[in-house]
Amino acid sequence: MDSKSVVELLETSSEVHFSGFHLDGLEPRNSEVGQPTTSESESVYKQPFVIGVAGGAASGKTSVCDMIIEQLHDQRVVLVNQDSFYHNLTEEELERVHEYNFDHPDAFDTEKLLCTMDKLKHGQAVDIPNYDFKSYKNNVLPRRVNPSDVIILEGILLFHDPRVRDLMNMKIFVDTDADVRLARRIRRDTVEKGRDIGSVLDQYSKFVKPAFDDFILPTKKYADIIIPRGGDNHVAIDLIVQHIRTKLGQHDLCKIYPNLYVIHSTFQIRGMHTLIRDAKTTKHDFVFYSDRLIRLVVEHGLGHLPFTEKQVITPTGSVYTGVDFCKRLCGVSVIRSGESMENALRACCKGIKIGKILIHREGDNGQQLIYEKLPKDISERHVLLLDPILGTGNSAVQAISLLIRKGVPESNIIFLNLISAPQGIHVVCKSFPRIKIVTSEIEIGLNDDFRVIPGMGEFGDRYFGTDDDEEQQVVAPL
Ligand SMILES: Nc1nc2c(ncn2[C@@H]2O[C@H](COP(=O)(O)OP(=O)(O)OP(=O)(O)O)[C@@H](O)[C@H]2O)c(=O)[nH]1
Ligand SMILES: O=P(O)(O)OC[C@H]1O[C@H](OP(=O)(O)OP(=O)(O)O)[C@H](O)[C@@H]1O
Ligand SMILES: O=c1cc[nH]c(=O)[nH]1
Repeated sequence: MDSKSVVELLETSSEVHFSGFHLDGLEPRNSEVGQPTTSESESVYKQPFVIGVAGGAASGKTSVCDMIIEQLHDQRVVLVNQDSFYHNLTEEELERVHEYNFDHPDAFDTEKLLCTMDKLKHGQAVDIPNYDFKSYKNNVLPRRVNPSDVIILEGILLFHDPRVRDLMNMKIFVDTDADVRLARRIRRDTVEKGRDIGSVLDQYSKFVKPAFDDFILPTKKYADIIIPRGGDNHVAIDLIVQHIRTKLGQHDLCKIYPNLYVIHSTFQIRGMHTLIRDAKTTKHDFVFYSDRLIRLVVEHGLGHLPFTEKQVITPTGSVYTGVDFCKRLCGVSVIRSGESMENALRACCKGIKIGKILIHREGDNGQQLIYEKLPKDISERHVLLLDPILGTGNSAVQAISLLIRKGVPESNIIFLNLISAPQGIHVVCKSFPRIKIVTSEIEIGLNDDFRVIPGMGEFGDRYFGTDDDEEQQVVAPL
């Protein structure tokens, strides 16, 4: 499958709008993806990843946001400040502005913030008020903000209202010592805003410090991540950006395709992936860790089979209400790499029938099916299709088409694999929207040779020991 045909498949889609979706080397059809029309965007716009950054005034929230934005330069990121949602001051309040508490939750128009966020989350462009700190009014021209992949919400009291907290996929609290915050505030307000130090200290002791203690600090417990020293903490920022990137990759595709399942990642799983991706890993270790990961994928896949309720009597004489495994199953492996998954399936499902499909690759663009051996009654079974790599999606489409020709209902097929390239996912999910895909990691894309990147090289060669490198390793010492 070349890149053009992937684009064609996407473009002919009437169900899913790929606005802003970044395919490797493929531009979205509409170059003005930032401004979809309201009607098309409302129902199908992919949900942005929302990051909340809270913390005391002058704690360094702005630097944290700037650094995240800088590192996510290849994503569409928009920053929304809680400051933009300060209430306009009335004439009466203006007259006694020094008594106005800008650090109290009531100083903000939270309803307006919620409404703005709701629109952005549904793919609509919004006008964000520009609050003027001199006139204490949002009477300056508003800022037009287009829907984005990532929205960063920044402000002192963002974690105060549970409805605002609920908007966030990730909550960061910038935790900077009070003396550092005060020093920064004095410098900023005297140098940048021309205030005298007396009034800055007055405002600090009267409003800023009490509000921090009463309203801001108590929201620290809602944070997923607490960053000490704010923008100076480069390690924390790097880790956060790494996490956001992982989330963005998976979150997008899984939201578009509800039948795509990525097994829950843990450091254990990441560790195994690190080993099998490493070009220096020996064949023995490659097989060992691939087998462990395959077993996890198989177990997860079995969890998607239908079940019937079943009651049993336990040795204590009590009733346990559980479920009965789905009975009519079979595995189908795509030769040869798919055969590496057969043992895991046999270990989980005693005596399971396993069929085979061989797809011969002719050049890089065409593939030809040359062999199949499948159970005769396959159309009455749930099929676990086994192939560790989903690249362009060519092999998978051929294998699935064959199963469907044999009478297997699309919804009875679960495709199990170790790694999937986004291109292959698009092709398979668009061609067969009812099949389920279970994978352990989604990749960045494909290279010019249609190999998965970062990938793990030629899986079959590494697993079965037929790669040149292994031969050289054996031959060299002789
Ligand atoms: N004096 C005065 N202070 C205001 C006004 N509006 C907001 N503030 C102050 O602005 C602060 C909120 O902004 P900060 O969180 O410090 O702004 P920031 O620049 O994003 O902070 P960091 O990036 O963390 O340094 C509150 O402590 C308010 O007291 C105003 O009209 N007058
Ligand atoms: O999505 P695609 O672009 O079609 O690529 C995926 C196919 O490539 C691999 O097999 P390969 O042709 O390397 O053969 P092998 O299993 O015999 O090593 C893999 O096992 C898939 O069958
Ligand atoms: O990257 C790839 C693509 C197809 N098959 C593999 O084994 N690896």
